[in-house]
Amino acid sequence: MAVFSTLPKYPSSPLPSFTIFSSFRCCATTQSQVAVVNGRPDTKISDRNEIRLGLPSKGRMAADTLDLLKDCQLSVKQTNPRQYVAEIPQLSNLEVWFQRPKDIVRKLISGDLDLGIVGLDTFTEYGQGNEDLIIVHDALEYGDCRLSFAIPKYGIFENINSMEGLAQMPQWTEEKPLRVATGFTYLGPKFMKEKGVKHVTFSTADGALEAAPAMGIADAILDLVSSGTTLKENNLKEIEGGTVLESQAVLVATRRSLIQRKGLLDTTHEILERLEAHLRAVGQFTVTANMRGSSAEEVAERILSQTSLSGLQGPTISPVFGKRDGRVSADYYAIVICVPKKELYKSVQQLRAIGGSGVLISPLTYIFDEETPRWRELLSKLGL
Ligand SMILES: Nc1ncnc2c1ncn2[C@@H]1O[C@H](COP(=O)(O)OP(=O)(O)OP(=O)(O)O)[C@@H](O)[C@H]1O
Ligand SMILES: O=P(O)(O)OC[C@H]1O[C@H](OP(=O)(O)OP(=O)(O)O)[C@H](O)[C@@H]1O
Ligand SMILES: [Mg+2]
Repeated sequence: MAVFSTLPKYPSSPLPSFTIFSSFRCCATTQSQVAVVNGRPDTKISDRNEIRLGLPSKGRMAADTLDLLKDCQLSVKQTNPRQYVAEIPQLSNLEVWFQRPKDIVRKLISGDLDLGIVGLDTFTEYGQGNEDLIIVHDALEYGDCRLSFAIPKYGIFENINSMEGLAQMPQWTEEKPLRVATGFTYLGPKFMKEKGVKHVTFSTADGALEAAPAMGIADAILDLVSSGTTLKENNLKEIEGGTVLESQAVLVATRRSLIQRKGLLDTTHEILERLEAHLRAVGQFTVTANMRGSSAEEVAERILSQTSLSGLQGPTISPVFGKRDGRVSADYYAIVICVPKKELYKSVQQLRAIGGSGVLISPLTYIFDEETPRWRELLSKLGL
């Protein structure tokens, strides 16, 4: 018997769904929950001309989202922090609406937003497999965390280190099931079913779930983990096979809006291009150096013999002209390459080893490729 309840002393969940569900039948129940929570079951898009982008209004995703957009030259202009609507002057006909991440997903489903930026965890939990939802960019490189199952390090769990071990514990029976505290009431039961844990009950709360085992309210928790500090400080541990998903910020949209809303596809293309160009560039430096050589080809040979110096498509090499004995000649060549930040020092060493001097390092702002790979993917997902 899987039972949902709300943990005592905590505010109750906004979802009106925590009645008693029979063992793992919640998937069917949550389907109907979608209809209630997300509303508007019609498939026609709402009658408005503006494109709407939902951004997190609070929490740890809010500031990072605005920073990312700013770095892509898409600064959000908000006249007052308590105002929930704003604009991005570079994108005409677009309204930004600040919402709680879970509401962004709900409002995408209901058609009240067209695009949104949220964590993959929120998207998966509140999207509940809705086929109209599409991930446009799956790796915005912030908000990294994982949704993980955790149990106490002590007591009956001392020697349990895997989901398999947990599922086989004789303690869990119909009368005395494993009690899991989680805010992920869609993904939690789904995951436990997949892992073959038969007797489970779920309780929910809005935060500080890590306290539930020590308070005697739950045996285990399913929550977001980033550094692992909160688990450690509460004497809890993750176990093998216990990660439900790895999450980071994602750009999402609905199929319906992308196909039907005028101008949305072009706006999405522009946002995607800027995001991809910026995110590709942040991991790289531009390196310029001078190298003595007899020809551009000979310098290129030396550079391409080093694994860390091949650049994006290969080195750009130009002659550096000087005057010697009254004659203009090119004894030096200037080379320009892109180098991953992680490999910077190795690259400088390799450059020096092949005669490079005057090595200059500068940050890269954008790398626009011939084509945005995710744009191709999006078009193919839309059947266009
Ligand atoms: N510890 C963390 N480290 C990194 N990212 C996290 C962490 N916790 C959550 N996130 C990511 O940030 C998103 C927003 O989490 P956050 O706790 O800031 O807001 P919230 O859950 O909407 O608000 P609240 O916790 O107040 O209800 C999560 O959905 C997740 O993607
Ligand atoms: O692994 P860590 O780096 O310690 O982070 C994990 C904690 O961060 C989140 O909580 P948050 O800070 O959002 O507080 P909340 O419980 O009030 O939502 C999450 O729910 C964990 O409790
Ligand atoms: Mg939180």
